[in-house]
Amino acid sequence: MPQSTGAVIPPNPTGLPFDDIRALLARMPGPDEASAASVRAREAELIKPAGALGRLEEIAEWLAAWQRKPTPTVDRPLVAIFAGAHGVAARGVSAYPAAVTRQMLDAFSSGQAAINQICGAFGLGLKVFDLATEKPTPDFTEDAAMTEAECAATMAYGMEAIAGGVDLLVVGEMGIGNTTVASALAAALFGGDVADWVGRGTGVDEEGVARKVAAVEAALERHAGNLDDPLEALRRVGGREFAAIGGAILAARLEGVPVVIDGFVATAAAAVLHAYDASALAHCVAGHKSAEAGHKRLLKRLELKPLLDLDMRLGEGSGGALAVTIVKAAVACHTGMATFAEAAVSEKG
Ligand SMILES: O=C(O)c1ccc[n+]([C@@H]2O[C@H](COP(=O)([O-])O)[C@@H](O)[C@H]2O)c1
Ligand SMILES: Cc1cc2nc[nH]c2cc1C
Repeated sequence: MPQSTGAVIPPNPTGLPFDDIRALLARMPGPDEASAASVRAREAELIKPAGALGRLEEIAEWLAAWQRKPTPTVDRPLVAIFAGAHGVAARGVSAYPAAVTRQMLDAFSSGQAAINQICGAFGLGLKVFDLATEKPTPDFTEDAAMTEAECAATMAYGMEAIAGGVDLLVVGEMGIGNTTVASALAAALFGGDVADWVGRGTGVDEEGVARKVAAVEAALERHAGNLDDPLEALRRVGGREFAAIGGAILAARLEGVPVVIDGFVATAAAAVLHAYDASALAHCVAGHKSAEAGHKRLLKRLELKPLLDLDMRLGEGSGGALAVTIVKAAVACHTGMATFAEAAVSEKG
């Protein structure tokens, strides 16, 4: 274990802002069973062997259940990229300089990034949320990343992602150093060996991995005894994009918007809600399995089965955005296929 020089930071005395978040978490609706049943009934009539569309059938049913309507749609899909800056990036935990985060925000604005191409190719909306990237959060090995007020306010800002009639939300992120933050959160929430939650991120070498492990261990030590509450873990060893993603997923649940989660980082943010309430991610699907070590473990822990596995490790919502194509295909088949009766195709003998 690395040596920590300072004392354990005491709990935040300002109790109020998280109470508002907790109140929302306490009133998360369940799925609309009638809409799900309606999809199941129609699936049974469509011209295909029963169950032959596999997960596409499950997706159509899941979408209807959480959109709370019998005929699901993917007419207004949106990719939300939440960008944060992290004090821990100064510890040599990324293969790229911290300045890349703001440079990539410019690239997103001018349509130069991978996510712009994917959104353009498949007609997905894209919104980028700059979460005060000019002011990195404190290095979490030394201090809490956020105050309670800041963390709650950032969650509230993330809720904006579903404004304007979105019917499917992809949560993605950008933030140099944030795979270290994701590993710290995962280790705080689920325990286990720190090394099992740490991977190469943007491509660090063995020494980089060792620095990441050391940073996570130092953070866990610094905040020891104060990580049992998932929201406390989020504000101490998380970061702004993690808080905003949590808020976006929660708002989506409340407003009937299903969610596609992108890679390791976005999944670690989602894990905070899951640790708070194991049913909190029922309206979410994992878009893909990232090549980042730890993502597979995290997905398993959250009982999420990724739609794609393309060895991607980019972030910026890219794997989630690609998975929307599968969801769109599920809806197209469900709504556009003929029934056995309509097409005069013989049913099972
Ligand atoms: O989410 C993932 O699966 C993922 C895996 C590797 C890298 N990333 C992206 O790369 C950045 C973080 O990597 P790093 O090495 O700076 O911690 C951040 O901008 C993420 O979007 C994302
Ligand atoms: C160039 C670059 C682009 C990214 N997009 C998401 N994370 C990223 C990290 C880097 C380094």
